[in-house]
Amino acid sequence: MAPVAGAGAVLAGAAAVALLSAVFVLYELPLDAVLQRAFSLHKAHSVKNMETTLQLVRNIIPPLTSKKHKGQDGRIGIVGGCQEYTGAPYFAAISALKVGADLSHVFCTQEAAPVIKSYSPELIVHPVLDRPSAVPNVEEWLPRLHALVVGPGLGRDDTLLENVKGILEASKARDIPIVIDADGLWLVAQHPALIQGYRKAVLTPNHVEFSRLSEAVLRDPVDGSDHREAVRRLSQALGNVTVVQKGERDVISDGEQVLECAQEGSSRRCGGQGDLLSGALGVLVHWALHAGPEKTNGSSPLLLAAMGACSLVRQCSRQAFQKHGRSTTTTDMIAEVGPAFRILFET
Ligand SMILES: NC(=O)C1=CN([C@@H]2O[C@H](COP(=O)(O)OP(=O)(O)OC[C@H]3O[C@@H](n4cnc5c(N)ncnc54)[C@H](O)[C@@H]3O)[C@@H](O)[C@H]2O)[C@@H](O)CC1
Ligand SMILES: Nc1ncnc2c1ncn2[C@@H]1O[C@H](COP(=O)(O)OP(=O)(O)OP(=O)(O)O)[C@@H](O)[C@H]1O
Ligand SMILES: [Mg+2]
Repeated sequence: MAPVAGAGAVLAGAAAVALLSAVFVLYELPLDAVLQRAFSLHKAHSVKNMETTLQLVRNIIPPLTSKKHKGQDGRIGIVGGCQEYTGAPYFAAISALKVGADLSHVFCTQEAAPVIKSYSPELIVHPVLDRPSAVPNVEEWLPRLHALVVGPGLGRDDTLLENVKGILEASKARDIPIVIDADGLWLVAQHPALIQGYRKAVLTPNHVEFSRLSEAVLRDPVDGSDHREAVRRLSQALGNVTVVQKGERDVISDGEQVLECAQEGSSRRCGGQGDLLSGALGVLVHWALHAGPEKTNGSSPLLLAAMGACSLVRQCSRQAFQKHGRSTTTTDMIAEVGPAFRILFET
């Protein structure tokens, strides 16, 4: 992941163009479009770095073999789903399965549970989040989960948020990796200590969530134009929790390194794409941590996982948009997870 230096840059640029050509040929884009994309050396650098990182992401993907039992490739829990929002936890949970997890659990309110169950027979749904016993009920399952995604469709009801505080504490005590998104980020903005210094956490704020977190956590205002520095500073202030700022380019930092994901996506901004990202990331975080340092080559497993998940979501968006144009919705993107995964990580 180290940046390419000095004279090597020209070669790196050429390699990046070649690589892009290979990728774009799959989509029958003209070469001049490819060249335009990769012409500036800076861009070529990012492409080269992205490709180096994606190569490491490929290393962490567990092989499919006949020797494994159900659950080994990931048991992921989603904490979210309330009266208003049932789509978000569904998108996150089904995305985790489509990326390659074996089991996907949703911990939601009693009212939301039958709705989420009815979307898919593939999800295991626990109607516990608004019970007084929510924390012990979820805690019971924690030993069987590899990663938790907290926040999609959670809402901002005080009782629910109080329960989620307890679930976060219990998960940290068990050293479980946690992806925090959406209303989970709202909770973290109110109580940053909940996540402060927990190195197995990844936060995935959109534009508004990022500003909210920055205002809550940083004393000095951030320079809005310098995304890289803003993300690095937020991560550092939170004790090197990994932060993924979603946007035109996704900016990822662990407070030390900063990566950018510029994989081509689409201009369609329908709701739910962030939920797809959080579910996919839950699986990749588990895979990356499980793979061990020999596979990650000394790179931060969480940075690799984030880069993999961001690239995947953007590729899904691009493929879905090619088929459906303006009518593209998150469901169309989820249908592209398999093909997009193959193109990015299995070719
Ligand atoms: N089908 C569903 O059930 C969905 C539910 N969702 C849930 O809805 C709840 C609220 O999520 P929100 O994301 O709306 O959060 P907020 O309630 O904090 O609202 C953020 C607002 O910022 C706006 N915004 C987003 N990106 C922006 C940008 N780059 N510049 C300016 N404005 C921008 C959005 O339109 C939104 O109105 C969460 O629980 C979330 O998980 C969403 O995930 C979308 C899909
Ligand atoms: N301007 C953009 N151009 C290309 N891709 C983008 C752009 N903005 C966001 N994305 C991509 O869309 C995905 C979701 O980001 P977005 O900011 O929409 O999240 P969100 O607001 O949390 O979504 P959700 O509706 O699920 O809550 C990310 O993977 C990101 O890479
Ligand atoms: Mg969101």
